Amino acid sequence: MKVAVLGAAGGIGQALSLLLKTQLPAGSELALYDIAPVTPGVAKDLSHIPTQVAIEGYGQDGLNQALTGADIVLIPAGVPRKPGMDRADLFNFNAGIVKTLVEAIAEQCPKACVGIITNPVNTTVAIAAEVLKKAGVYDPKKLFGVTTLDVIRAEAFIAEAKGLNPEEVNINVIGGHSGVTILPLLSQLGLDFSDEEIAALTDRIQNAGTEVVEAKAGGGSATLSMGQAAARFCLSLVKAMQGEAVVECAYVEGPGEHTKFFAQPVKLGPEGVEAVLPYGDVSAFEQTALEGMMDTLQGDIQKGIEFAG
Ligand SMILES: NC(=O)c1ccc[n+]([C@@H]2O[C@H](COP(=O)([O-])OP(=O)(O)OC[C@H]3O[C@@H](n4cnc5c(N)ncnc54)[C@H](O)[C@@H]3O)[C@@H](O)[C@H]2O)c1
Ligand SMILES: O=C(O)C[C@H](O)C(=O)O
Repeated sequence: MKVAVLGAAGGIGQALSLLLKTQLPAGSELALYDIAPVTPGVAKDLSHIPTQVAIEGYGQDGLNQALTGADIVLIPAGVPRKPGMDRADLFNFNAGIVKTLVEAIAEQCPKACVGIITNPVNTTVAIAAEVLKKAGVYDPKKLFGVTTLDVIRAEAFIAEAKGLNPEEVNINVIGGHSGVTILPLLSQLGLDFSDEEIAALTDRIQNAGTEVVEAKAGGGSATLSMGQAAARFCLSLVKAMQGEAVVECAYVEGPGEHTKFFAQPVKLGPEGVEAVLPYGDVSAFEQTALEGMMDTLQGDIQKGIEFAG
């Protein structure tokens, strides 16, 4: 199993690479690529951790080498938000970065599973799909927007509110990855919430990214929790590729019941998406929120299609 991380020297990239170096199965390979000159040094640093995961760092000219033979490619390359910005404000910086990196994936490892972390995820996944389509190698089963951070935040906040063990909370978070497009299905948990609690928890989960951006006060956005979220997603994918049935929520091209790309539970398998699963019953509050997100999500997706089309 070879995993490539593009943007590996950044805040997310370094945390993610550390977790993968220590948690990928023995015999795996980890390829770190970033345009930052420090990248080979990050790989050297991690190589001193005694695990059976081989690690190699690639600078500016090493993208093709990093991608050769990759089974999974994770992309946290790009610019993070500062206070006052929306994720959509990152489009002008990050759309071109994702397009260039996915063009290289289409050439070097067209059969790899690709997890897009770079914001705005609602749009960058659509860009990636168009690029792969143009190259004639698009397989919707292998392209994911990584929305696992919304899931782990929901687990943390619900456990905190209800005095539960966060490791025992499992929740579907559906839609997309920005503001109103993030919808945690709290009604499915069988927990006793008041209407006020539901509204407050939903709002906190939807705006948790902004909570971190403001707390970091210009120093970036979530990196450590995102590293953990991306590692969880990647390790689930690795398990699934090795034959174990695993379900994670992710932003994928599914049956198109709502929008072309939509986050919902996905059964992962050896080829990536094995089945996009129904997200189950929703409450009246959630149904209203679902309907309310559609224009935003649709607009975000269209922007990506037009950019890369
Ligand atoms: N999906 C999510 O839930 C989620 C969560 C947090 C952050 N993000 C997004 O992830 C991205 C990265 O965030 P970060 O905090 O790690 O930022 P960062 O600035 O710490 O790191 C980004 C890295 O990308 C590298 N980079 C830039 N252009 C590149 C290119 N063309 N090829 C390879 N590497 C390149 C930079 O050199 C840098 O090392 C941002 O767009 C952020 O909004 C997404
Ligand atoms: O909020 C951001 O800009 C980063 C990320 O999407 C997050 O949810 O933390």
